[in-house]
Amino acid sequence: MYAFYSLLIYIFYSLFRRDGGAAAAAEPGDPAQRARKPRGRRRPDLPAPELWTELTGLAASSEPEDGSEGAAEGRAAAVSLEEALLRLAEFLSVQLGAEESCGGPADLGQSGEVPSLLTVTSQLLALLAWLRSPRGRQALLQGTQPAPRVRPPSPDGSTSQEESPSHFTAVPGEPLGDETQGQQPLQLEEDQRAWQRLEQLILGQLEELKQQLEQQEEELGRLRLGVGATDSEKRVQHLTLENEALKQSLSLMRDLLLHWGPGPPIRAPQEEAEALLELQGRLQEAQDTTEALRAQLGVQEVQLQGLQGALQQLQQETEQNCRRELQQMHGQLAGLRARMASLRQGCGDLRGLVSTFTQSCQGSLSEARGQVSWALGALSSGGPGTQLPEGQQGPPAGCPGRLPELKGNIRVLCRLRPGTSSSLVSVEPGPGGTVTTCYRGRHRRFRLDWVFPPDASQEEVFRELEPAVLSCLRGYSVCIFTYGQTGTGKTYSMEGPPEDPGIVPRALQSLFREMGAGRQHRVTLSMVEIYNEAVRDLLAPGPPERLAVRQGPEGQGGIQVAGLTHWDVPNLETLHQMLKLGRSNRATAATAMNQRSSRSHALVTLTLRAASPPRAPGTAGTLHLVDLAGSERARKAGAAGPPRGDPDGARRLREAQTINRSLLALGGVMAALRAHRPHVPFRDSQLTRLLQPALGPGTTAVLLLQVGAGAGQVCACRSPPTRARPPAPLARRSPRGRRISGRQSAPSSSPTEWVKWSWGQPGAAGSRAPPGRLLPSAPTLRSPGPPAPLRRPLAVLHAPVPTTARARLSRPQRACPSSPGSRPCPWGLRPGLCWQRR
Ligand SMILES: Nc1ncnc2c1ncn2[C@@H]1O[C@H](COP(=O)(O)OP(=O)(O)OP(=O)(O)O)[C@@H](O)[C@H]1O
Repeated sequence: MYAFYSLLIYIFYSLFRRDGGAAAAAEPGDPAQRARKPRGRRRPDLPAPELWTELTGLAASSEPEDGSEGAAEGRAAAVSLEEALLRLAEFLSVQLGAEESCGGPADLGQSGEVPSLLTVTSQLLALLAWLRSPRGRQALLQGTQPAPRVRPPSPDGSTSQEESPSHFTAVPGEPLGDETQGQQPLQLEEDQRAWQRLEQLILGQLEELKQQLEQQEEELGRLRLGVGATDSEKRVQHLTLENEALKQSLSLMRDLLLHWGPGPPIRAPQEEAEALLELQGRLQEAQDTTEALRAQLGVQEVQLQGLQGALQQLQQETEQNCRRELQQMHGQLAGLRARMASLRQGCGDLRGLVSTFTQSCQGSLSEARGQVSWALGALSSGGPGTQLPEGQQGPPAGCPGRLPELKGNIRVLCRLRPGTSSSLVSVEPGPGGTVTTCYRGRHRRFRLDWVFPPDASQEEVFRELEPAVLSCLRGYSVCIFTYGQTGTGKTYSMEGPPEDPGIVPRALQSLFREMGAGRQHRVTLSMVEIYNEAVRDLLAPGPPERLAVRQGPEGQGGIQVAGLTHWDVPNLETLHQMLKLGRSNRATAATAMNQRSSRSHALVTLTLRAASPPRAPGTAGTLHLVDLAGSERARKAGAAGPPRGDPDGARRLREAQTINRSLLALGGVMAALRAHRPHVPFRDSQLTRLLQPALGPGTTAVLLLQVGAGAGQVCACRSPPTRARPPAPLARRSPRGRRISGRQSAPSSSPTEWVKWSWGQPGAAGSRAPPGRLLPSAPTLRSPGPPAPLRRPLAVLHAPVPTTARARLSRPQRACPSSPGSRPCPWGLRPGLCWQRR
């Protein structure tokens, strides 16, 4: 723009002074030529040199010959005119050359010059129109200074306009000198032709510029469409520049109009007014576009603010989520650390237990060695009356002390029920006897601590157990329990009929006899049953309730049964009365295998606490007498496949499953004890949990295996086994029995196999009920009437009489439809339940 303005101003200045062209022509090769040479991009057809030549020629032709002042001014003006024309040529060539060479959209900075080109074009057109006008030609020919300020007024007040006519003689109608009158037409004609050529050149160039401007307009429109909303700011900037250019052009036009003095010609003002109107229209259009773009920009700014708000909200949510997850992770980490600390503590406890267990084993081992040496010394001395040195005193008379322990902590005895067929089971009775079984055609022989033949009496059985029973008086813990299939005589061996009492009555009698009249021990009795994995107190004063079995506090040892009553027993008679009462409360029922089948495990616990602690390891001995429920197959027990809707059959089935499960758990415990595994699964059943104190270290367990054989369970193989199969199952059940383990040659069998073997034994029910025949589920009573109420035990113990017993006995009798002959139920139980409790 500067070039254009400089050009215009100086063109007018030069033309009207008529001195710049001559000076410029005097130095044609200088700065313009030098400046034009390096412009390689200048188009060859650019009319700038020609225009220069024409302009300089025109100026030279009209330059006055005389006037040193004018020459000086011409030299000074020639430089400015040359620079102006050069900048104009460069401007046009650069703009046009760049657009042509690139062929693509120019950047916005360059496109911002397009309005300047248009302005240049319009102004050049206006200049040409003025030059072609008579006034312009007259001004050119006369060389009149258009603006008084170009030449300041003279000191006498005359204007330059008054003086100017004397400088030029080209005003038509004025008289000329003689010498110049002949040359004036020729000069005018030459000037006219030069101007015509100049006009043609300029018009051609302007036409070309017009076309290029139109192309730029199209390109600009395309760019405006292509830029889109995202470049709105740039477009606004572009339009602002365009507006500024138009404003400058407009102000320049106004200045020119004012500058060109009085009374513009009729035609030029109209054109200028049209151009002005056009420019104003374009300006208005640009302003409208600017406003529209600003409105659009405002909308976009609003959208941008919304997006920024959403982004900020999203960032906040993400931050909150991260913090929440971080807190959760911290919580989990803290939990893991706490768990790790707990595990470390548990690991430390386990290490302590292992250490304690090791020390205990070592102590037991040393104690066993001492007892072995004592026993050997006693045997070699020739009798119990031999006096031993102090500190090696043996057990008192009738108390064999640790002899049972020497025989093994877990001893397995076997008793065959009468009626056992020799064709089914072969037996080698006596100590270290064997029992050969046949199950599904497979023979197995088991070697046991003692095998009682079918004709063995109750006295013989108890005689073998008596040392273990009496060791309780020295503070040892002894557990005697019977195991076997239902109906094989477990209850018979434990309880026995009154005329031939079993182990329990004999043990109690032996204990009380041993204690003597002095009663140096305090006897405490408790009795529980485990029915369907529910522990119930058989001697509870109130109604039997399910008791909770839990681990006792550390240091107080063992298992604790919450709410279990412990009765002090003053004498044997009271003890028998209480046992009778407890047995009467035990759950029994009739099955296909046993008319009076025990449906629960009964545990009788006697605690013998010495008044003055002897030299025994413990201060209190414990005797556990356990009558296990019989293992049975549901099918054989009549519990499998009960008719639909038969509650008794379903109950039998559930009882059988629970019994078998608990017996299986007992087998697992025994196997773990035998294998000295670090973990013994005492918690697998309530039975093993209750027996845990009786099976732990330092205890003696005696297992009386009851075996029966009936005709209903015929073994396919009747011939005796040619090769003795090792008695694995039972041998496994005597894990710490030295005698048994020393002779064990049977392949190992799992506890499950042991139970299977027991199931496969010939049952005793065949003698009372045909095999496979389901007995009616009518309730059967073990005793003909209600048990006699306790006479004295509670009164002797200064304890309240159990209300349950009295309440049970005083219940009104109701008719029991299941009873034979619809007799009234003697216990007042509701129909269908009178069989469950006696
Ligand atoms: N050695 C034996 N001498 C005489 N009779 C016996 C002998 N063993 C068992 N009996 C008789 O066998 C029947 C069943 O005995 P018992 O009730 O003791 O079996 P059980 O194994 O306790 O059965 P359950 O597990 O179902 O309670 C009883 O009538 C009992 O008198």
